[in-house]
This record gives sequence, structure tokens and C-alpha cells, in this order.
Amino acid sequence: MPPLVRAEKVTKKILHSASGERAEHEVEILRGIDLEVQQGEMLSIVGASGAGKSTLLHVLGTLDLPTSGRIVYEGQDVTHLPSSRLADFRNRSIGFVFQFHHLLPEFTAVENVMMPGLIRGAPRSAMHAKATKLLDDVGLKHRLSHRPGELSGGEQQRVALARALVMEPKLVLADEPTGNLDSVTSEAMHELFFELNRERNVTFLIVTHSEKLASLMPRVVTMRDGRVERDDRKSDVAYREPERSAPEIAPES
Ligand SMILES: Nc1ncnc2c1ncn2[C@@H]1O[C@H](COP(=O)(O)OP(=O)(O)OP(=O)(O)O)[C@@H](O)[C@H]1O
Repeated sequence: MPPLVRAEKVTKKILHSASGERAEHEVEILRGIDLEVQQGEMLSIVGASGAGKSTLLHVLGTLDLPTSGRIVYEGQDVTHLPSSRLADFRNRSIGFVFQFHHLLPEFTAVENVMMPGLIRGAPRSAMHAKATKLLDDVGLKHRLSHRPGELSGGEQQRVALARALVMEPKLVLADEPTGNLDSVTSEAMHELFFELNRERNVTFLIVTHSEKLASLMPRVVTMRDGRVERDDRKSDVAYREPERSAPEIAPES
């Protein structure tokens, strides 16, 4: 099985002009990223502010093109797909959860969750049933008809998560998903991620500054200055056979 997603020698350069200056200079934000993520993995991307984490997430999510290198999903290079096919692929295959959840303020929770399906022309009644079930799954059965402005930050974030899952993507990309939530609500969200991973085999790639969340994740990729500095898999340690003490021998009676 090919990896769910693979970044191959990905670079991202942008032209930037410092404030007050007219001259533009090239800034290299990603400097040759190689990364493979298997279906069902739980991975967090950490690193100092400005290391390139969000840029990498955008490029992996096909929201932004790399300057060079390739993004490959299940063996298929999606880097050069025409934009309409890319949008269709993205809509079907990837769910996004960002810190500022980008819910549509004039629509209710259930309508926000239905939206990705409605955009693709899915039947309204089927989408309504699916969105209702998902909102129930994230503990918001009693908030279906509330608009985002009538929901707490944590509730809005759970609506965004339900929306990210409505097309049943294999992959969810999240950028600081609990960045503006209090610790209790954050922990409830973290539990939800792991539950969705266990029960639906959804792969999560989560950019976070939360040490708590990173400490829970089986794989942590650390970025520095546009490069992958470390790629730590805690499961390697967790699954190592524990050292056994000598078996106890029951005394002969
Ligand atoms: N459009 C842009 N124009 C100029 N510089 C940019 C642009 N986009 C990103 N950068 C710069 O690229 C670097 C990486 O940005 P990015 O948002 O990926 O970092 P990050 O690791 O996610 O940081 P943070 O943890 O603060 O969110 C930063 O130095 C940022 O200022």
C-alpha cells in the first residue's frame, strides 16, 4: 500500500518585500521536505513560530502549490492536477480544521456541516441526516439550529470538526485546532480526535503549539527553518517488548 500522503523534496519560496522597501527578495519557507504519512496515523507537527508548519499543512492539503517537489496521495501525484479536479479531490479527500474555524455566520450549525456536500450537489435530505448524526457524535445534538455566533468557541470548533468529517475524508489537516480553547474544552477535542482515529481510522495531521497534545501523539515531526528537524515515533518505544523479570516459580508444596 502506498502511503496516504507523501511530500517529496517540497520547497516553497515566496517573493517578499520588507515594509517600506520596494525591492522584493525571495524567501524560502520550505527547504526540501520529505514526509510520508500512512493511513490511520496520528501525527503532530511542532516547531518554533515561523518554522513553516502552516505553510507545509497548506501545501500538503493542496491549498497552496509547492515551488518544487511533489505531493502524492495514495500513489497519485496531485501537484499538477488542473485546479477544478484539484478542488474536487480536496473536497472529497481532505477535511480541514483551523484555529479560526471559518464557519459561515449566517448559517446554522447543521447547515454549516452540510455545506461541503451541498457544494458537490449531494441530496439535501441525505446531507441533513449525515450532518445531524455527526453533530450528535461530537456532542452537539442540542445545538443543530444555532448559528456560530450563538455557540461557544469549543462548540464552534466541534461544528468545524463535524464539517471536516462530513465527506468522510481519510485525512484531516488541523492547524492549531485547540489554539483558542480553554484546557478542559481542548482536552475534550483531543479525545474526540483519538476516538475518530480509532473508530473510523481517520488520519490526523495536527499543527500545534500545545505540548499537551503533542505529548499524546504517537508521531511528532519537529520543523525548524523550513526543514524537518526530527521525526519521532513514540510507538517504536511503546511497542518494544518490556524487559521481563525472571518468571516466578511457585514453591513446591
Ligand atoms: N505570504 C507570505 N509573505 C511573507 N512571508 C510569509 C508568507 N507566508 C509565510 N511567510 C513566512 O514564512 C515563515 C513560515 O510561516 P508559517 O506560517 O508556515 O510558520 P509556522 O511555523 O506555522 O508559524 P506559527 O507557529 O507562528 O504559526 C514565516 O517566517 C512567515 O513570516
